[in-house]
Amino acid sequence: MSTSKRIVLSSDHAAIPLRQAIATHVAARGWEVVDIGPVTPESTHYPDHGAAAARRVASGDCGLGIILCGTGQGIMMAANKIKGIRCGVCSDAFSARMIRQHNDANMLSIGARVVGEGLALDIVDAFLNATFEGGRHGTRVDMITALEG
Ligand SMILES: O=C[C@H](O)[C@H](O)[C@H](O)COP(=O)(O)O
Repeated sequence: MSTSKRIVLSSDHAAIPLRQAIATHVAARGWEVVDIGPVTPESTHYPDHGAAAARRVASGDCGLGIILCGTGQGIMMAANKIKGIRCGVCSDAFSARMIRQHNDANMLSIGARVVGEGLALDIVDAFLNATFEGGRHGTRVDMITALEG
């Protein structure tokens, strides 16, 4: 399977059951899931998990990534520190679609203490089913990349 159809999943302790539900859901849709944990519920640190997942995407090992923490915010901030990563937090399907269509996001972040499983799976589907539109949006994404230095 090509790396573009491989997706990395990670979370902190606040989102393990939802991450596992997303893993099952995504695998059923034909994606090769690379779930890098954690598996046990001890308190952990979201920057480690966000960066680890982001490095899988930035290196090209995985085409996309989905990360989760309590709000989705902290782990998103960590992931976006890795060069080449464009990650947005989404609590609705419209935003999840748009971060791919307009922003060419390569990672999605979800807050497990914010959205329930049903909505989270809709958000995931919207993200995975959308494609980048390019054109004027490409110009703007290139401008984001230029800010990385
Ligand atoms: O942005 C941070 C995340 O929401 C974390 O999941 C959260 O801060 C963890 O909180 P706690 O250690 O109280 O479970």
